[in-house]
Amino acid sequence: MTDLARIRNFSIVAHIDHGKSTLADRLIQATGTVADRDMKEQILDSMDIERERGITIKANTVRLDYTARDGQAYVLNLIDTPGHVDFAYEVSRSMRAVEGSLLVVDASQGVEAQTLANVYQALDAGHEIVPVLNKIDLPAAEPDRVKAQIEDVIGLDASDAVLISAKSGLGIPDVLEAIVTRLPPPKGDREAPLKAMLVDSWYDAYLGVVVMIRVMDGVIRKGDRIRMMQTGAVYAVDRLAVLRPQMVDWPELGPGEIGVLTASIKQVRDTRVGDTITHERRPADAPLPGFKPAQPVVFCGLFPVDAADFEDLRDAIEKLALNDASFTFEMETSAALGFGFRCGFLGLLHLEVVRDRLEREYGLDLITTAPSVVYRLHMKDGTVRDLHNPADMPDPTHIDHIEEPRIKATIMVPDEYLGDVLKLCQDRRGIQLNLTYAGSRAMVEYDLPLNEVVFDFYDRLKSVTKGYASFDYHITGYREDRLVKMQILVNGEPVDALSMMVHRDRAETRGRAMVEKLKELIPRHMFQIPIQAAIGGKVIARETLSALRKDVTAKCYGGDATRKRKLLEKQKAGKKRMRQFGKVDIPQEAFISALKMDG
Ligand SMILES: Nc1nc2c(ncn2[C@@H]2O[C@H](COP(=O)(O)OP(=O)(O)OP(=O)(O)O)[C@@H](O)[C@H]2O)c(=O)[nH]1
Repeated sequence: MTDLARIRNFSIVAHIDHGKSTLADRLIQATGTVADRDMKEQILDSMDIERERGITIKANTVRLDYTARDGQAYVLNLIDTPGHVDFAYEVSRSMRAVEGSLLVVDASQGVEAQTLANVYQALDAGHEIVPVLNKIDLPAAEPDRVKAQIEDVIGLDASDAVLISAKSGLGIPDVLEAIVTRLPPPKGDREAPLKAMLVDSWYDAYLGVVVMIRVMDGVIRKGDRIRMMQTGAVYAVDRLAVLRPQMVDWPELGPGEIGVLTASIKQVRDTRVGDTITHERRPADAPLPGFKPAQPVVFCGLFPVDAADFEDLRDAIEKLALNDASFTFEMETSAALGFGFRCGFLGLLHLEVVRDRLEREYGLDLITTAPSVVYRLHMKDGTVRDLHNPADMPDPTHIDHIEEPRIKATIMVPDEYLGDVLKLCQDRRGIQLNLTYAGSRAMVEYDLPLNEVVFDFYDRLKSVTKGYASFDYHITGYREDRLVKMQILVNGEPVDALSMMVHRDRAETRGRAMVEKLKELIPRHMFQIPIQAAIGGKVIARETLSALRKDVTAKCYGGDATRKRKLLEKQKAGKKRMRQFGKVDIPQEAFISALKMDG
């Protein structure tokens, strides 16, 4: 049994790359939670993809034992949270499970857009916040300037900020002390009926569904029969454990404690994040205030390059979904691509991560169709429909008007790049809402259509600002605009997977850019191929790909048979990643590349 006054639960909030994972590593090490010989970098980022991309996707947790300078032993529960905009929802739910946050700011960079977004979430959750200035080992570190910035921009007292270098370990003991002395202990009643929050759940190949909980009131033990208050499902707790960061069996978890349980739950979908867990016998009268479920905002089709792989794709998607309840899918058929799935994601990064995992972990070759946001169609008969896929667009004569989702974007950028950022936002149909300065950094807020952002806005922003801009957004609502469906015809055949919704005034420019791109991406065939963009029946742009006989063995004169065979095999492998549309082979990259808008 752990005394409430000796528990501290906290998360670390930071802009991406400001050193959150490195700090977590140091805290784990300094408290001796993981033996030095077992320590590896970014120990909490367990998924391969997380390691490779250096981003934290799933929230992770670790329980640390710490003997403070007052001689008392404390239990510190750290919940690591993702830093990227797409995963803001994961940040918000793990915030509700803890009482305080370390706000990590890179002392050489200062406050960034996600610093702001994340710290506001922490403040919303009622957290006590300890500012930590990291990377003070860097010559470019300016702790005083960054302290002033935290006070100006966030309105948080930073005079007692802890100065550290997570890399060298400097200041880590002060962080541990600050957690104990400056963050509040949790509250809760051990005698009350059990109330535990379902913070997260994931699928483990050996253990099945693992559920992470934060106990608010009461005590949970192995063998207890528990009820999920929202779904009503009843389970017996098979195993109760804490994370260090691997699972260590634990006899009981009382108020303020964080741990995991397994209970023969079949699918992650059976566990609803935000649900309240109570005892079947002596239930709590009311659940904890629930969270809103994550809503997918970006949709795209995923099709196997080789139609014979459809069942493998279904299998892989179902397995992946076991572990990621925020990703949705349903079967889709396309005239050109055959059977596949229409999938919903929290954002573009989420889409890329899922697609990468399908390709890498399950060895599938996939075609990803143009990502689309959800449009709202107001029909002439007064009904309203959601359009997830431009291919499903009904006859426009039945539509009264179309609304699209809008976002409020916050961008922070050194002022020398401000002009380029404003131009980019303007080009994407943005409306400037606000422009302020914090030192030599500008903070600009824009109202933008989400569909102009989902594709490559972030890439463009990074490139026009040489990586110095930071960006965050949230959806504000729907607004009417003049939107039309643009189709692409290759050799006279419409390619559904390339159709997209565009603003009427931009259709010509987009259509022109698309057909020019496609002309470069589609290899020449033995006949001429017209590539057209059209709205309704009207062609608005056209290119023609001239005919060519492509003989890869032509350059192998002489009788080197092995070389000839190698080339033919190479060509065959190249073919695998193409898809036939009528008589035309379209390479897989075309579906993504054609949609990227340059400048
Ligand atoms: N010089 C210096 N570099 C640091 C320090 N702390 C972290 N870094 C480096 O900064 C980079 C980002 O650190 P991470 O800990 O991965 O950052 P993060 O905030 O966890 O990033 P995400 O998990 O992607 O959100 C890494 O290359 C670290 O080695 C520090 O104190 N000094």
